[in-house]
Amino acid sequence: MVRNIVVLGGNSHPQIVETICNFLGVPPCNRILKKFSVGESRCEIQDSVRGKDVYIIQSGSGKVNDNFIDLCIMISACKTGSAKRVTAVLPLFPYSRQPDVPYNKAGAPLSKAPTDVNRNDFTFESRPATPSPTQPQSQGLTNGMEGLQKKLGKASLDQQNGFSYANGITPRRSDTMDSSQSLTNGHNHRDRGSSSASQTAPSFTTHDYENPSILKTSVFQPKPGYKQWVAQAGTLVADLLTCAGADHIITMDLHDPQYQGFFDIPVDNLYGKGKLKKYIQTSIPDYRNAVIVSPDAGGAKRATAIADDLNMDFALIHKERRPTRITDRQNATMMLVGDVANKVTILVDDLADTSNTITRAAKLLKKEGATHVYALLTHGIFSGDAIARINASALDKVVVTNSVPQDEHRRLCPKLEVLDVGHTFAEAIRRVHHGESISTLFWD
Ligand SMILES: O=P(O)(O)OC[C@H]1O[C@H](OP(=O)(O)OP(=O)(O)O)[C@H](O)[C@@H]1O
Repeated sequence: MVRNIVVLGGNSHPQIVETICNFLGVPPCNRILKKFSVGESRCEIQDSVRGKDVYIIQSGSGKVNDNFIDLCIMISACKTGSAKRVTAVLPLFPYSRQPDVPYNKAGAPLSKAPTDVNRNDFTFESRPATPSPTQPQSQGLTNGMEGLQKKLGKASLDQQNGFSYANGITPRRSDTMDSSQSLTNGHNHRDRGSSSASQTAPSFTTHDYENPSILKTSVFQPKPGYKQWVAQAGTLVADLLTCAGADHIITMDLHDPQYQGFFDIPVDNLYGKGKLKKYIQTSIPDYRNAVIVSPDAGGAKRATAIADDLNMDFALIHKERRPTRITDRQNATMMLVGDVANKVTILVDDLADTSNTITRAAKLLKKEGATHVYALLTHGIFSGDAIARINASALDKVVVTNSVPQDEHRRLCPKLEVLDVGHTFAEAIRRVHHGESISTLFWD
């Protein structure tokens, strides 16, 4: 049992709080954390924190903004309750991945407007939207699946009504699937015999550049003479935590490790790669002949680190997030550098949010001859239709950590496997509390 320590859990991830408390041998701090009817947070710390080393666990998942404000209020409550030191433990750090281009209402990048002449020739790849307040995240998985089914259904109707694809290609008969089947049981069944409307959706139909109904609505209309300004919330979020009274931050696999520089307090950025490496070594047969693939240039350093450690081959996908003219190559905005023919491939990335990146990468890898595609990620956020998209994709297995709650995702996605990082955080807390080095946790 660790003495003089208080573990205070937010509402975002009760399971990881329990794991941490069990590991440290301390009960979770009693508190009330609710909402007044107006929507404001109500926080009461019911155990004394005077002179204690307090660790507040809150992940950047679910209702991210509510959870973040709750975290700030808990930090402040402990600080004003005379805690000796307050450490915010954020298994997934919110707002550390901010787009550098404006997004439209539906979540697609708005970096450039198409010309009037060929407006219908353009599309954007990040669809569907990352959920907004009216479009819940994890709690809204069923909604997400319904949403995807609606889109697939509409695509089929458009085709029946004679709407042709922007690239002039109509999906081949062999590329069709029964979307309702694949989305409800999680497998990509094909039914060539039936003539139902849902059949006309393309196989691995996960991307909107293949969906005419979405192409029609993805057009950005800028205000003349005005260049959009995108709020960069990173510094503000860092300042809010430190103003609330945080003395120390513990997190894992920040999207951009340089984000640590936004803080003037210590930030311990743990690595999830140890868990991912262990999974490769123990669960992927003949892994030495497999190829590690980074689905974009931003993640190349992360993926090569694993490939180098395990002495494996490496390939890179160049991902283009800017609007792109649709050509006859379906993967015109993704390009593979490296050889994956007849190989098992392992996509490595820090996170999947809409899952567009990994599902598109998987489709490209299978097209280039890969026999199996695994995706190994630290943070499985899976907002909106992400789970339905994975179920309908060419991915064979998706492995994530439980830096955000995964029970509901696992129930809906038979391809999903979850690795525990609760013990890693608990060990980091134990070491920070005793003033020991935590560098071994960075490299295991
Ligand atoms: O599941 P999705 O919604 O597709 O998002 C996941 C992708 O987004 C992030 O990269 P980003 O596109 O921000 O590019 P970067 O790595 O260059 O920063 C992340 O590293 C993934 O590659």
